[in-house]
Amino acid sequence: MLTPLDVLSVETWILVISAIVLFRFYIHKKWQFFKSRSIPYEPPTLLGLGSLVSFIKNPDGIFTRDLEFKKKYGPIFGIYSWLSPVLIIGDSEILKQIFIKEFSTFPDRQNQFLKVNGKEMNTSLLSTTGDQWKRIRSTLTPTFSSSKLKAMMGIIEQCSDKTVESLKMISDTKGGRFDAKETFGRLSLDVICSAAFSANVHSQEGNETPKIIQMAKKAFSISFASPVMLLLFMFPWLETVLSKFDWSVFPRDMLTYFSGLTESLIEKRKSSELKQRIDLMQLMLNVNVSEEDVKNGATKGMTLNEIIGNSMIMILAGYETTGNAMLFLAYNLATHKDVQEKVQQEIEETIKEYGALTYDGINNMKYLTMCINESLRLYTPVARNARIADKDITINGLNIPKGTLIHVPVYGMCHDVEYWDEPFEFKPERMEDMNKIDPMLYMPFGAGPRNCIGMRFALMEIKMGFCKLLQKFDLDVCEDTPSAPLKMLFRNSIQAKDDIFLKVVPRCNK
Ligand code: HEM
Repeated sequence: MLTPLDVLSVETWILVISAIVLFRFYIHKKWQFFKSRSIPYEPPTLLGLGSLVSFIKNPDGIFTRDLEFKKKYGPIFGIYSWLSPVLIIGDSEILKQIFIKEFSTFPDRQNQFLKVNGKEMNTSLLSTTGDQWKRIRSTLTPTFSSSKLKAMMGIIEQCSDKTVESLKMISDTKGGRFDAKETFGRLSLDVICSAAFSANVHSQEGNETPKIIQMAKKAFSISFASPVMLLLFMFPWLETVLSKFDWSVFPRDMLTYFSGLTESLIEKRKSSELKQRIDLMQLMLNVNVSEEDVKNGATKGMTLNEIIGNSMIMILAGYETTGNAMLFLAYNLATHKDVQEKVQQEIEETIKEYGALTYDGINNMKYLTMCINESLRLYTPVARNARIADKDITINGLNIPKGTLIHVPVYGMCHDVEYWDEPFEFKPERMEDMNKIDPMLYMPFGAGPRNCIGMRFALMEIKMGFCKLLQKFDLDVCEDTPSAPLKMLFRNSIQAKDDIFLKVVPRCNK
């Protein structure tokens, strides 16, 4: 019979056992982070690789897990992503410090997955940190000022008119039943491309799904459940290695398509009369600086690669989140007819008061705003937000060392019965007085200086879209519309699991 000593020598066995003991000791030490700070935590296990495996295996579990954890551990607790601690904070006072007062200590969202988005998108606002982020953010911020948004109103109105036209055709020929995910996705892409880049991408034309929509969908279908993702979560340094080969979590054909599209938009712009347009693309081109200028410390302006990367992120961020927000609002209104009627009444009163759908009129629509806010709470487009500590800090007695990753359970906080009565019900009335809503417990667009740069653009687009739609149609459910609450998927945004078909009924038929 074979004995252990026949396989390896005594010295080798001593070495192997010592290595295992040392490794176990190292892990044990790493997993003392929360215990040593008396912070409750989900006990990590070796084969669960901390708490990572359950997340990778079932990302959709995030919707229930954050609520269960809060019940078990309270608003501040920890989990381990393999050896790295992730501090989950749902405490309003501490979040206020992190997002606003101590922003200089928490300027970035995370330190992982920043360099594996393809060489162009690695330079986008979502991925950049430090001085590069500051320079790009301050360059892009003026694009979303009130005067610029006002100037974009007409374009957004035209795109919304196209949606109404295509719904009218569906109503005339197909009984009004339409795929709401597809319709609002096409609208949001048309709006962002037309308003920000003066580009007609034909996303609302034809029955076939246009290539641009197919490609945009690819960007949001990436799954966390892959071996490479697991390795990246476990060994963050791998990112630097993979980025050397320009490896990306996004499909290569999607990156090539969008970088080609933005490059061609830039080329067209350089040689055409569109130079007069004051849109996002022109603002970026007006402040185009060289790599050399950046190396020499330029504090404003963007390089050509940054212009391409940020154009891509605006198109993608504008498409998915806003399209989904409109889809869920349409669903909520179709399933709450009394609320829908009140919105329609408000639209009529606004048009009477302002003479048309003006920027000020739309912004002053209180009830529609309440419905949007409530819909964003119920189907929170970004389920978790994050910040990372840039230096050691203690907030309200909570010691947070440099490098600690903080996660904010945005979806969990929006569905916590401690803060919301019947949290899974659609009740716009609870959003009547936003001064009574804690902005840290309800942050669909994030908070502080690094919040969503496109927030006001998105809200204007949703309002205009629904004003146009509800002027002409009632929204209704069809036989196969799923019942509430909708089942959700957690990818790199939240998405409805099932197709959502709704029905438009022309209002003149009433
Ligand atoms: C309903 C629609 C939208 C929702 C719910 C949403 C939500 C968010 C959230 C939660 C963040 C993170 C903020 C933080 O860390 O505090 C974010 C960031 C961002 N969003 Fe949006 N967003 C929407 C629409 C848009 C649109 C239309 C655009 C582009 C025109 C856009 C562009 C961005 C960009 C570039 C960032 C990164 C900002 C930075 O790091 O400086 N978003 N968004």
